[in-house]
Amino acid sequence: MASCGAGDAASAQPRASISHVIFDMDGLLLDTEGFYTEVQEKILARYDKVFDWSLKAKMMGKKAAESARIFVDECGLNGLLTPEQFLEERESMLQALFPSCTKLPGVLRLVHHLHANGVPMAVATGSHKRHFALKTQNHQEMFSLMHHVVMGDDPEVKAGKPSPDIFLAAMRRFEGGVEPSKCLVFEDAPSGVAAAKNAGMSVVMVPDPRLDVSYHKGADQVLSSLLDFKPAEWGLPAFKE
Ligand SMILES: O=P(O)(O)OC[C@H](O)CO
Ligand SMILES: [Mg+2]
Repeated sequence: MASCGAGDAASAQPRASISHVIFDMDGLLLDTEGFYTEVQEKILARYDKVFDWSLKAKMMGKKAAESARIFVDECGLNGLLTPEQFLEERESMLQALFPSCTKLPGVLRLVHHLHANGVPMAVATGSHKRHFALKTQNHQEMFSLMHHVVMGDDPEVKAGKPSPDIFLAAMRRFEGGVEPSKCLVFEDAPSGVAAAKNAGMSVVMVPDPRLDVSYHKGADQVLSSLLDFKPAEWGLPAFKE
């Protein structure tokens, strides 16, 4: 899969006139979603249940408390496990895994390219501060190129994705003022794509191939990898190949 949607050629009219970029983090910049899956599979196995991608699609991108509630409800674990117990059980396993996370393909090339061309960038992640620190400890150079980071436990983020709160907060923190229509969001999760659209922004989705294609709707463009992203299609400076 290369890309879908109208206007593939970089030489054609751009899809939008983008000036600012907002990246999701988990599953988009950093390869951390597999850790959540692994740990949640382990917990569910104790109840003789299987973790599948329809549940994953509902949980990913959300704040921890929101995804924990979904996990307990959808798996029929009420009375057996509370959302708080679920979060506590997965915590030590996640803490051990997060520091080893790697960047996803094409991330560094794109971030360096946008930085070199003066395109302001931010991160908007449902992750809270403690997990953010563990995940990013080996990726400081890349995150130093971001103008700012907004996390799920930020006071301005009243509700998690698909609420537009986090993307609107990220937009407001850029200097000089910017309109949603000038912001391009990169996301992997259905809730994140919906959040970006609810904020009035354009969104490129880079989903895990195991996510059902029915979850792709809503995205302005779907790519199998950031390596396939063509900045000029969005009015951004082209890569010099
Ligand atoms: O995808 P993010 O960066 O919003 O993170 C959300 C959760 O921490 C993981 O699904
Ligand atoms: Mg994500």
